Amino acid sequence: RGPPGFKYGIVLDAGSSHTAMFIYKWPADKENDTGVVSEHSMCDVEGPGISSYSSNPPAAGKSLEHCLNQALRDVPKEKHAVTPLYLGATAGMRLLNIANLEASNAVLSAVTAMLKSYPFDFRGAKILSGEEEGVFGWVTANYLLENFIKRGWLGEWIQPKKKTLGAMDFGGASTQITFETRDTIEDPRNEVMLKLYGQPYKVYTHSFLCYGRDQVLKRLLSKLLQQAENYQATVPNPCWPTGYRKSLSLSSIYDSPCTEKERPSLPLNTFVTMAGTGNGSLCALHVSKLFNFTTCSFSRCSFDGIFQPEVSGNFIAFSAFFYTVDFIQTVMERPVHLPKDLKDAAETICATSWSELLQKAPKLEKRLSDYCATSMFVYLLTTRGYNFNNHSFPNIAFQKKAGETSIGWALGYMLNLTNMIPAEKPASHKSMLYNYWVILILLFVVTTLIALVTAVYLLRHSKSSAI
Ligand SMILES: Nc1ccn([C@@H]2O[C@H](COP(=O)(O)OP(=O)(O)O)[C@@H](O)[C@H]2O)c(=O)n1
Ligand SMILES: [Ca+2]
Repeated sequence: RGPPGFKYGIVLDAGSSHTAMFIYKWPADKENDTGVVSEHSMCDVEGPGISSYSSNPPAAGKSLEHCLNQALRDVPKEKHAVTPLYLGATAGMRLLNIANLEASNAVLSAVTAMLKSYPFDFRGAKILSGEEEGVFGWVTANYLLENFIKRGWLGEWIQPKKKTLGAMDFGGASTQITFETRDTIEDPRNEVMLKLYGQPYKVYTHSFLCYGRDQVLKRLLSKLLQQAENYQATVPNPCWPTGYRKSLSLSSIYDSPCTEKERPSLPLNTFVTMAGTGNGSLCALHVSKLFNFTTCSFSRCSFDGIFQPEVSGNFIAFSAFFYTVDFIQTVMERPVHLPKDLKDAAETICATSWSELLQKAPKLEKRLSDYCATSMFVYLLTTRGYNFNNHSFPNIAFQKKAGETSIGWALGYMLNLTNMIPAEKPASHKSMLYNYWVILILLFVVTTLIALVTAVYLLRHSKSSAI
């Protein structure tokens, strides 16, 4: 028999804005270790997220073909049949499920049919709950950083004294915050008790639907339109840079359950023109209207009446949190340490004209006009929403990867469904044996050394006494 080799697993992350396929790999003989699963390869699906195919579901299935064909090449042929394949859809499909249940089922059936036609071990396509999305992101980050359990150098299991890392995910249609806490979780809907490797964890999690980047932008446009009296005239947008103007159809703003209650009584094929005025403080005012900071029936809340204990420990902020802060750091060349840095950077972006922004980052044209609003939103969400302050804000690492592996819910989802994270501490028979061998060898070496030293000493002693 040859060496045990590798095992593989595939997860399709069907996000609201796009689908990504991740292929994971791990040594077959180390299933229950931590940090051993890594990203073997990935693939970005061309086109929008699967929820955008509501009027043509088969096309959602078709869109996955290119990446699935890549998976056929990336996973060794003899492993295809034993490679689990999952598809998890997030807030885009959660919204479609609310807006049009039939369309959402049709899209899920179409992707299921496509995935079934491949030789992998297909184990289902489903919509994750916001809670699952938050918790699996937290599991991924802490698994990769080996915060749950670790093998010592003798092969024994060590429960690290390290604290776990909180996780913040900013998607296109929802945003999640998840962290371990010792405080009472006043709303049971936000509490998840986990037992991983024999260790219990009390985790707080909440997913805010309609607080993902793209839905926030739609909600903001809707708020600005509410202000405007006349749709025929150009509507000012303080969150867009000066020199930027665009004509928008009402349908592009009001096609979502996140804005439908604010829908004006005009036909959805009406077009309005908006022009940027690049006014940071006015933009902040409008963005802050997207949150409800006043009502709370618990001892404390983040916003919208949602309970949240005080944030504690270090955090990792990935997906659009990372993209936003990365833009501030690399394009605007500004550091982000304190909340004030983020606020100042957002204001600077808002005050930068369209031509100047284009000059700085021509490749990012598609999203360039939205960084002012997005940065302002991230500032308000983290400070007034989640209540990070000067002391706790620097504990947030804005990062999209740990080593070579992307941070997101996908890995944690697969680890859970393949039972790779046991509830109990794994038995360490093999490693104990290994342990004893090391001790025995050490004893042998030490005894030999002592014997040698004594022999040399005695020899010298007898020589010197002979003279
Ligand atoms: N380079 C990039 C890539 C994605 N993004 C945004 O990141 C978000 C990713 O959301 P997603 O597709 O995972 O959506 P969810 O289903 O997780 O809510 C979208 O708003 C993208 O536009 C970005 O800001 N910069
Ligand atoms: Ca996502």
